[in-house]
Amino acid sequence: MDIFRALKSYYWQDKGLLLGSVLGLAIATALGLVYPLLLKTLIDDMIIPEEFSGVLKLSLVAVGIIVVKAGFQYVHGFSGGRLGNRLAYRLRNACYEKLQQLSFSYYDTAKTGDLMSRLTADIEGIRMFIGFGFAQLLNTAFLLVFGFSMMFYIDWTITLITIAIVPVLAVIAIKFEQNIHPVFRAIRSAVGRLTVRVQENVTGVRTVKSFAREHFEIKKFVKENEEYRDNHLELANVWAKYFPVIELIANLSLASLLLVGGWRVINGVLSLGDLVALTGMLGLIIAPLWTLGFQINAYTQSKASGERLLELLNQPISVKNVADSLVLDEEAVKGNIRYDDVSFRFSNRDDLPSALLGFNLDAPAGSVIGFLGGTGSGKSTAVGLLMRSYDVGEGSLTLDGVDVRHIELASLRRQIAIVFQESFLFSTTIKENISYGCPDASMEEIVEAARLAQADGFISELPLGYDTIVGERGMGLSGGQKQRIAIARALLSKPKILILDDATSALDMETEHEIQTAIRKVMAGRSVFMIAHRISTLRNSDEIIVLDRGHTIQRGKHDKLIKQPGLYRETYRIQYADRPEELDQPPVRSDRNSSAESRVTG
Ligand SMILES: Nc1ncnc2c1ncn2[C@@H]1O[C@H](COP(=O)(O)OP(=O)(O)OP(=O)(O)O)[C@@H](O)[C@H]1O
Repeated sequence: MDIFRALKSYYWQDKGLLLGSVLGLAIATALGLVYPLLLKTLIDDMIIPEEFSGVLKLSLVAVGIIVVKAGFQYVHGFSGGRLGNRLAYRLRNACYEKLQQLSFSYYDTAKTGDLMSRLTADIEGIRMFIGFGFAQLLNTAFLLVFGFSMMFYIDWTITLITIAIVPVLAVIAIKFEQNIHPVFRAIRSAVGRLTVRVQENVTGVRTVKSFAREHFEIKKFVKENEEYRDNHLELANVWAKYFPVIELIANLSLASLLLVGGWRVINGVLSLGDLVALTGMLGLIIAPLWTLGFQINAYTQSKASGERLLELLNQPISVKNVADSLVLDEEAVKGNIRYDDVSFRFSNRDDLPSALLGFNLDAPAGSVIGFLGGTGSGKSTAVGLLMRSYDVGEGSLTLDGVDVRHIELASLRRQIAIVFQESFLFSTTIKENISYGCPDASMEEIVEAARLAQADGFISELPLGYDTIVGERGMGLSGGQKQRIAIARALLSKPKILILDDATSALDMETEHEIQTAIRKVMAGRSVFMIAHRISTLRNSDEIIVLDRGHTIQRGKHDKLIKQPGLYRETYRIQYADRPEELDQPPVRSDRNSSAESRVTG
């Protein structure tokens, strides 16, 4: 019940509906118990003494009860339906909101398919139980109390004999619940894994096909599917074991009633009408007991779903606003960035050394900072810390002298635009993709941004131009086209700081050069952080930082670095093999003699 208590805030505001659902069903059930009493009256007071004058009145009472019962059943259905749907609506919104708040670190390990199944199947499980299952479970309890009280009133001896089944059934029901809960939990996780498998396969279909790994993928899927099937077989086993036992015990009590009741009628201790009424009532009590297994099922299933939802909802947020965090005044932000002895290690990778070590940088507003280094050398980590993808471990990182951890997240990120190497596009129009960060931008502004990003040309050639809907994640566009749309999106927001994380890698040199020129114009007086593997992209930077395994191994301007032995000069030598003139000047020894001289970036 702890799970449902923890979820209380999502349904308790509709306690009126919860009450309507529970009471509606309870009253309808109580009215159902009146039928056997009417039958008793018919037999004992009308048929046996041959007093037929009251039959019409009795039928009218029966009709009246049917109508009122139908009314209460409607109240149960209406309230339960509304309650369940409102709860599901709130839970879906809360989970989605939580997904927006969770930090980058959560998504480093989260699986999309698993999250999808939490937001769909798990919420559905809770909806059904809180809306209907809970009332039905309570109803079974009501039925036991009302039903046995009435039976007790008619003949307490018989009732005591038949009531003996209840504790036996309760013990079996509890055992059943204990056995079936882990199976349901396994089923929920198996559904999550299956969804992940399908989602990853569809997302990575090009890679799968290009490596002709369809059979391998099918094999992987079949394995997950087998697990899912086995979980269901296990479920069927548990069911098969318990269901007949529950039914047998329930029927034994009916048989004992017939035996003892029949004996008492023959001996004239009990009237025939009473026996019929008792049999009818026991039948009404036993019916939901037969479905007790289903009800417990719904309960355990939704408990497992609730656990999964709470796990998501209670997930700690690693990067969040501190109390009294500073909301930046956008007009006043200058864009001076300073890293002081910053070190950072990914918390989910304790096996790895720090991704960044003792990193220092003083970038006054308007500077263009270039980053070069082999894969995994810490370039993305260094720039990511600026927008608080993760919070710095040691040292400090300030924007205009304020530690970024003290700046309100949203207002910090509004100053920064980042373009990743993998440009993500939403499956909507190109126009909406470009204006994603500035939904109020005019069409002129959108076209201007696209022009600066050298994207206007190819967009205009598309039959629907800016209204072209791009496929999921930009399918249907080339890598370079996607990058240009992503650059346009970043430029449109006129950020104080622009981060290009290998964002022009898919462009030809000429297009890249034109974009660079445009960026310099647009970003005049604002800072640009540029990660690249091409010297041509970096050479005009105010400062170039060369990283190797988290350490800064070289720094300076192009003209200086080109003369030092080291990774930068080596990279230049390879990329400009046909133009060695700049290298002809005698090398200047750097104070950190690079061991990475022979290591070349990708
Ligand atoms: N989200 C993450 N979780 C755990 N470790 C990570 C994560 N991102 C990067 N790393 C690790 O941190 C180190 C630095 O990675 P980073 O992405 O900063 O390198 P990079 O220089 O940008 O590489 P590339 O040029 O390949 O993009 C690497 O060892 C990498 O494996």
